[in-house]
Amino acid sequence: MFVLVNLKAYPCDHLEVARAAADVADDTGVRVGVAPQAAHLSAVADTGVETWAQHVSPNDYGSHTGSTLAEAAADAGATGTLLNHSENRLKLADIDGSVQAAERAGLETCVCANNPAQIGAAAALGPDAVAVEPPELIGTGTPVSQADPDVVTGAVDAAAAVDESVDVYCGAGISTGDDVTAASDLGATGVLLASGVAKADDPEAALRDLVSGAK
Ligand SMILES: O=C(CO)COP(=O)(O)O
Repeated sequence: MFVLVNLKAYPCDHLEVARAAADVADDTGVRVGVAPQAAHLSAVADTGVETWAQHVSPNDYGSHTGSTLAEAAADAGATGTLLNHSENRLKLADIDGSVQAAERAGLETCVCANNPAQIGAAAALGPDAVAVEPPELIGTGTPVSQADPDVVTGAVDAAAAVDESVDVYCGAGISTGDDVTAASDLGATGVLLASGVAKADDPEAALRDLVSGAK
């Protein structure tokens, strides 16, 4: 299982989380990634943890003020990027463009989506992974694997029907090792989470609990 921690714009200590995630991954052999703010990519990557961007633009080099260029994210040490997160939805053409931009820059891609139908559409764009996250469960602490297991199995089936090589992650409310085990039992090969680590009093303890459920 891949445990990917999205720090969003939470006021957490990104370096504390990054160092903890690097240690937990080293100690356990479980794949753990951290997706910080774009301005923190380089500092997070310097800790040695697998580092993901939260978004990259569909643009190539050029006159695109305010864009997050895929090449710049890769130069800063990112090895992957989320796209189309529920809090940063994109037009279909821009998701496609961002997947291509990320691939051009050598970044792994994970396209987020609300439900199995959108997961099928996202998988058709050829990312490395898709992540199903019901928006109504995000930040609630109620795990999608418990509250809405059908959305996870539906996403696994929808992605497989389009392209069996696309990994399927799930997210929303994931915060414990039991949640990670449940996600794995439903067919997900990774989890995407935020508040369970970013808002934890002890992020390292939260991460150790999470990876204890990884298979
Ligand atoms: O949006 C999410 C991860 O990208 C999920 O957020 P929570 O883990 O806070 O529910």
